Amino acid sequence: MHITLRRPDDWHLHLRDGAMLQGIVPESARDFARAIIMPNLVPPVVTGADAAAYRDRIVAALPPGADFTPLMTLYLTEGTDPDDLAETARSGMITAVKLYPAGATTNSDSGVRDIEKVMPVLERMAEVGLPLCVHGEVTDPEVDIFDREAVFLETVLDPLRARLPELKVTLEHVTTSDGVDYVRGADTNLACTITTHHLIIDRNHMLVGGIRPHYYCLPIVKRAAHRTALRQAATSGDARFFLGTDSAPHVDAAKETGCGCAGVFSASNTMPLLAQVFEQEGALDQLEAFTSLNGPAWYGLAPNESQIVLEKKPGNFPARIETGAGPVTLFDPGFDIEWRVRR
Ligand SMILES: NC(=O)N[C@@H](CC(=O)O)C(=O)O
Ligand SMILES: [Zn+2]
Ligand SMILES: [Zn+2]
Repeated sequence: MHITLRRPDDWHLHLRDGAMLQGIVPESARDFARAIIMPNLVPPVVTGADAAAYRDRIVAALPPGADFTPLMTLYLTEGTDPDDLAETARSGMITAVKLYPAGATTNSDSGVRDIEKVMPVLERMAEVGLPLCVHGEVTDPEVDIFDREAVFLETVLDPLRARLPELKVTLEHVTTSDGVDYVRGADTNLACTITTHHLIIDRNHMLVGGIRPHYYCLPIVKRAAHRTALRQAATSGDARFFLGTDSAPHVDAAKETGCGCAGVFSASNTMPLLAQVFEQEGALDQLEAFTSLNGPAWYGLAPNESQIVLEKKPGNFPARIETGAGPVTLFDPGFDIEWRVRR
């Protein structure tokens, strides 16, 4: 059995920088044609010049003959200037701007503490039609880590959208039924990405029988009922749901330690895993919409012309890949992978 799809895109990806970049870029370029590149480097990608330089480093790390276009983003800070941003958007250098609530996740210290301070920027973005990608979790220490997405929707995102309905918002890596319901309930200007791993694991996989640091990511994996809601959304064909792997490599030494980093590295095996998930859901016919059609439509881009073939044959992936920064463990779904991409 095999299925043919338009070549997929990844609408939320971390490629890192420096010694790691070279090892990581080919893992996405193999299957994906384009990806929205997250700007949470240290220091973050905040100006058009930063984005241009980072894009050049990514392109330089591509294997010969690779066909992969990085779609750049800027990291929104309380110091971002609306005019500079509008100018960068006009130049075509960026596809979106990323909002990290300060302290919410990996390398988010330069993020936004007070949304009021960035309202002029958001208003300008709404005017020029530049989408805002959002890490949707509150950082209030009083709020339980499993509730941070739901509380964000109610206390931050909903008020923001009520105030600025013209702003186009991508809710990134949605992990709860609350998030799915919120997106379904919006008439316009809201869509969301879903990761591969949140369709496969729940918090039991992370915590029962021993703590598995390679399943630790943010937003944290939730109870099984939320995973079910995510699977329904991803396989529904609803154009507001599409793939953003949030593939977020950290070297093993930074994961397997007393205080491990958040992030799951899934770029290499995402497409075979998604074929398996969609097959389990009886929805292989919806896979192309999720990976290759809904995302471009949302971002106003044409779908890719080229195709990939997924065949139902056991796939083989290494447990980890080597990078210049050290080994990085690949997402292990906990079952045998039954599909592979035809090369
Ligand atoms: N998802 C994660 O767990 N980590 C991401 C940051 C993010 O997307 O929140 C990272 O950069 O490592
Ligand atoms: Zn995030
Ligand atoms: Zn991310």
